[in-house]
Amino acid sequence: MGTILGKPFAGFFHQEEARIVLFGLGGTGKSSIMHKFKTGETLTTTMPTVGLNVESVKYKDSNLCFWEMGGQQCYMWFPLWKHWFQEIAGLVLVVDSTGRDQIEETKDFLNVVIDEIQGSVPDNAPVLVYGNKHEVPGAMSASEISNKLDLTSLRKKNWQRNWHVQSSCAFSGDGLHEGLDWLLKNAERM
Ligand SMILES: Nc1nc2c(ncn2[C@@H]2O[C@H](COP(=O)(O)OP(=O)(O)OP(=O)(O)O)[C@@H](O)[C@H]2O)c(=O)[nH]1
Ligand SMILES: [Mg+2]
Repeated sequence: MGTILGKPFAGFFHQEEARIVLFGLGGTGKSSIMHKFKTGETLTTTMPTVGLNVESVKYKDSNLCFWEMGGQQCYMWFPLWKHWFQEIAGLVLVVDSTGRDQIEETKDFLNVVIDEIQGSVPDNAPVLVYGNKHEVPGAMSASEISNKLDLTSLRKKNWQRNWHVQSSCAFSGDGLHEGLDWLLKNAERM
């Protein structure tokens, strides 16, 4: 039996890696965040992800497998979402903190994802929100993102999950470890 999250983990005993799904609108920084975790380097040349982008990452004592759901034309893959989100240790929504004009669309997208994966994802799977591109002047704070996504009302809406909004920068790595540490700590409680 493999170990993930640094110890035997009953919920995913048949998996060798803990799967974490990253989702969000196109261009929010999902690939850049994954690359930073994988290599420690800044991703300098970016291309929109088509479909899925999968990366194995050793993080502290944990073997993780990041699954990025490409944000552009993602509805094309709608029939597969339920499968992608199965047997996950946690979810990561990546938001562009500079995109005030996109936050309503992000909220709608989040609600569509939630409705679609309801029942496929363990009720207590934690959800981390990266408020990425935080270093840009005028970027939204974590609490502004939380309010605008109306995360409190999602908690009431049969979505009894643990949420945490973490400001981040995929270039410097600022906030990335703090966010992932929170996610893994809460995944261990599942
Ligand atoms: N300023 C700033 N730009 C960033 C940051 N992270 C990513 N970017 C830039 O945002 C753009 C999109 O980054 P990607 O990592 O490709 O975004 P993505 O979410 O994977 O996009 P899709 O694959 O299309 O869904 C690129 O130009 C990145 O350099 C960040 O923390 N700060
Ligand atoms: Mg991408």
